[in-house]
Amino acid sequence: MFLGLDSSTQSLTAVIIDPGSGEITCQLSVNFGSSLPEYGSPSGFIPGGRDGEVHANPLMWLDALDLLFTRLAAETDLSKIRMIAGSGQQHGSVYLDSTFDSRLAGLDISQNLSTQLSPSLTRATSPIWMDTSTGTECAEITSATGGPAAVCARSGSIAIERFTGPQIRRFYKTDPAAYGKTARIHLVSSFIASVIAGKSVPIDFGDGAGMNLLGLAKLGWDTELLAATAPDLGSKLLPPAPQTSVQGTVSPYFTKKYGISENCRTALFTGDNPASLVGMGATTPGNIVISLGTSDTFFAAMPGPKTDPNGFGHVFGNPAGGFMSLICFRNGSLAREALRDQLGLDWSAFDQPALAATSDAAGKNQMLPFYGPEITPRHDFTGPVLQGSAEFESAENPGLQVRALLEGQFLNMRLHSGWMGVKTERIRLTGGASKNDGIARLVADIFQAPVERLDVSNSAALGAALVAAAADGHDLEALQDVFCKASAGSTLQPDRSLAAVYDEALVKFETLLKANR
Ligand SMILES: Nc1ncnc2c1ncn2[C@@H]1O[C@H](COP(=O)(O)OP(=O)(O)O)[C@@H](O)[C@H]1O
Ligand SMILES: O=C(CO)[C@@H](O)[C@H](O)COP(=O)(O)O
Repeated sequence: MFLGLDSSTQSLTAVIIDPGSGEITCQLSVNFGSSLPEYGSPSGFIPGGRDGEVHANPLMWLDALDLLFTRLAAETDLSKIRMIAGSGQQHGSVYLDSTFDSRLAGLDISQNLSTQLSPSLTRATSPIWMDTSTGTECAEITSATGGPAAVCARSGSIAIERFTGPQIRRFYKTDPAAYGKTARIHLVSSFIASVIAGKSVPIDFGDGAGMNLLGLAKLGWDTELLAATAPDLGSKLLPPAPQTSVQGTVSPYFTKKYGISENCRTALFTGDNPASLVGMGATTPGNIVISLGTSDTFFAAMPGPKTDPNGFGHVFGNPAGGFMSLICFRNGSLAREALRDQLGLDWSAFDQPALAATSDAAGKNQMLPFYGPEITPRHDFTGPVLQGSAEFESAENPGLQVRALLEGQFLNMRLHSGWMGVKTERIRLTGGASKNDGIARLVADIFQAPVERLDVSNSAALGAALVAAAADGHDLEALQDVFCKASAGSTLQPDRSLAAVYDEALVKFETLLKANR
């Protein structure tokens, strides 16, 4: 059996697979907000950050790890696990002093992880992907390394606020003493992987490419980007490595406390989006994945590291080898939740019967669907912009607003993914909102492509479990054929009569966007 873990924005999830039977034998999730309310982070991050700061408490992730393994051990025989791999929300970073490794090596099973590892944190909280506080640092890194096009050509992305390099630079500038005490910087993925391995392990190419520090050509840390980011940064990062590289056996803390076998090994962890690419069976070019999690992301395998001329899209490592594109839309579920709560609705208002009731309004009303700052495209928070009928703008009919929000979100996605030049043959949907048939149908109609969903909603944790099996010698493509099949009857064909409607709506949406820049 193989265990995949995913430490995402809002939850920590485990998926266990048995390649022998082709079955997923266990799926469990710990929601940070509801299971660990003492951290005051109902959506997985600390609310009220200033100047665009969005941080989370890394001790919350450690408590979730203890809680998840306690629940797993009660539910399943963990001694059968041969390999563990995992993923984490991308870009988030954890700062540790020189005692981190010795603390990992000496963990005592009578105490929990957070108590034992908290003294090694040099930064109490971790900036995560929602943080937009580093505009100045992005500009500094960009000017020191030859401009946006140069940074993009080297690292696969222009300097981006949420990426880890600019976040590290801001930490160095605001608290140079704490930066000086930092001996190791981890991403969420490599932090959790290190705890599981009982020693610091490298960042993988998939997640490492989300830092503005990894040179894509050589798949190593780029010395110029390191120097432009913060002093002595190279010594604080282990050399990056492929996700399937095995790091030895699992820490005795987990074998003794939770009954994992002493022979169980662990592979590197990656970002949640690269792991989802695996879990969605989309590691070969031709498929598009849209993940509707806290954020919405659009990603696909790419034969080469093609970059977005407008700077919104990114290039990451594909865990199966080669590259993948990724475009992140910050408003995602957060905007859907905001409108739902504002109008006093529940998710049924976003589902098929409710959307069918407004089908005559398809493409007719426009909304810039930004209920918080947006990154694709960059849009400061001013509230959503509405343009359409009086009935729509006055919210007389809430259904019209729901339709316009969803249409706006997917038109925005279509507009900002054109640079990839990939014909959308098939879309695989994942993430919390993907189970919603109304949303899935709109995706099919707006992109004019068939939409499929898999039985498993935890695609990142499943992808991690598949990588664990591949690291143990199983063939990844054969595993994907078994575990990543679309659910029977789940494929939604686009309504071809709406092709022209949404082509026209796309033009109107772009015009509204330009007028509100
Ligand atoms: N039926 C539904 N319709 C629309 N959105 C939903 C539905 N159920 C859950 N969601 C959304 O899914 C989100 C969680 O998705 P998930 O992929 O678990 O998030 P993450 O990976 O970012 O932690 C919730 O914030 C919620 O808004
Ligand atoms: O910033 C990005 C990708 O660049 C986000 O997609 C994060 O990786 C968070 O993912 P979720 O927890 O929302 O799935």
